[in-house]
This record gives sequence, C-alpha cells and structure tokens, in this order.
Amino acid sequence: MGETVGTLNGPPDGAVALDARDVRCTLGGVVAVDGVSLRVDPGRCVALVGESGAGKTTLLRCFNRMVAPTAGAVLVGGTEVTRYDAPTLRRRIGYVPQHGGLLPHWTALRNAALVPALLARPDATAAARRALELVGLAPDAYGARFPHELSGGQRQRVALARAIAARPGVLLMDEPFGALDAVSRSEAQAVCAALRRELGVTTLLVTHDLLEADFLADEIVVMRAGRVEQRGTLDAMCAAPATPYVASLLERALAGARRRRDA
Ligand SMILES: Nc1ncnc2c1ncn2[C@@H]1O[C@H](COP(=O)(O)OP(=O)(O)OP(=O)(O)O)[C@@H](O)[C@H]1O
Repeated sequence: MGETVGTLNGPPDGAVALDARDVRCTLGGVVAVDGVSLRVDPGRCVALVGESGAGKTTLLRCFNRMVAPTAGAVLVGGTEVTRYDAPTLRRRIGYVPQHGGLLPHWTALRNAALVPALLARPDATAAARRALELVGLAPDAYGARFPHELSGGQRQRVALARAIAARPGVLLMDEPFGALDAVSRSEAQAVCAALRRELGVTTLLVTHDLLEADFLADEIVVMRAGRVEQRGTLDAMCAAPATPYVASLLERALAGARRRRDA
C-alpha cells in the first residue's frame, strides 16, 4: 500500500487534485464540518476563510489524515486518503502549520531537509538548500542558524521551505502567516505567491485574512458553522454576496483594510 497507490508517487510530484465529498467531522461531540464538498483542481489555490470555529482547520486536516471524517470521502490525486498509510501520505503533502512547527534544536537546513531525509532521498541536503533559496533565504547565510536565531517571518519561510523541499503535489497551509507583523507578513505572502507560481503546487490555505486569501488564492471558500457559505473570487463575492453573513464578512474585511491603508 502507500507508495504504490495513486498519483502521489515519484519525486517531483506533479500537482494533484484535492477532493472532499460530503465530508462530515464530529470531534468530541461537536460537529466541526457538516457536509462539505470541496474540489481543488491540480495547480490551483483555494483559501478557506471564516470566523473562528467555522471548521476550516478540521477540513484541511482531513486531507493529510490528521483528522478522520465521520462520513464522506476525501481524495488526494484521485485516491481516497484512507488507502495510504498516514506517514506515507504526510511525506507526500507539504504542510505549514500556524507556528511553523520547526524543530527548535535543528538548524534551518536540517529542518528544511526533514521530508527528503525521511524519504531517504540521497539529495536531501541539496533539495533543502534549493528550497531555502526558493523562499529567499540564502542557504550559506541562513542554513546553519537555529530557529531562535531567525525572525518570525524567516522561521515561517523555513517552514515553507520544509513543506516544499520534497516537491509535493499538494501544499496545505494553516494560517501560515497569522502570527507575523504586517511587514513580515506581506514579505512572506510575496515569497509564497512567487513559490506557487514557480512550483504550480495545488494549495489549500486557511486564513482569517480575506485580502491574503484574495492575494494568494484563485478562489475563496467562506465557511460558517461547518458548512460552505459561498465560493468564488473576492470580486464576485463583493458583487453578489450569497448571504448576509458573507456581506458582513466582506464589509468588515474591507473596512479593516481601509483603516490600515489610512493609518
Ligand atoms: N479535538 C477536538 N475536540 C472537540 N472539538 C473540536 C476539536 N477540534 C476542533 N473542535 C471544534 O470543532 C469546531 C471547528 O474547529 P476548527 O479548528 O476546525 O475551526 P477553525 O475554523 O479552523 O477555527 P480557527 O480559525 O479558530 O482555527 C470548533 O467548534 C472547535 O471547537
């Protein structure tokens, strides 16, 4: 099983599709995801937005089997994720958690080499160096630094490098820049956008920031109480919000952006 199934084989992976079909997740008696269908075509980026507790992280984690749905099906590259063993699946999917999740006692280079090393790739260090270059961190200058010797934005860039070093077909990012100040955040967003253009990796992004979603993603999915409220581009949603909730979310986000611009 695992390595022999589906289209996740063989580095570098081509971009593959993500597909959730009528997924429901009940966690500790709470219905976190309540019948969501979501497809992300190969190479596209979709952002999940919505208030805290809407089910965004739970849905994202279904794709790398960190959460098991109670009902429905989750497919990566056309294959149900339950057909992969979880460690194999996770090594083939890039994942950037909110606080990066870097190993504190490992250098930036060793952190970036983690997945290629787990895959026993002989070129793990070279892949990690290339990944650091891709996120704008010269390996000779930053590779030997430990996470505490980097800024928050640099740490998240190392986390991004680690996620893409094995050239996965899929990238899952959960509030990757949520803890950064405005300047580091916009730098990291620009790096991420360039990286996506370079790699063409299928991406699912969770963010609270509608403008970040608009900048990085091809489409935005607004979630509320475990369900999809609306899917579309920011422009299309502004032109025709599907519900009063989407209208008020847009109004708040755009008012916040105006305040920041005028500050
Ligand atoms: N392990 C768990 N046990 C019980 N309830 C959980 C668990 N994980 C999440 N939940 C609940 O499921 C719901 C959805 O949580 P989730 O983290 O997916 O939302 P979210 O939209 O990502 O929120 P945030 O933006 O705050 O991260 C929430 O009500 C949350 O409290």
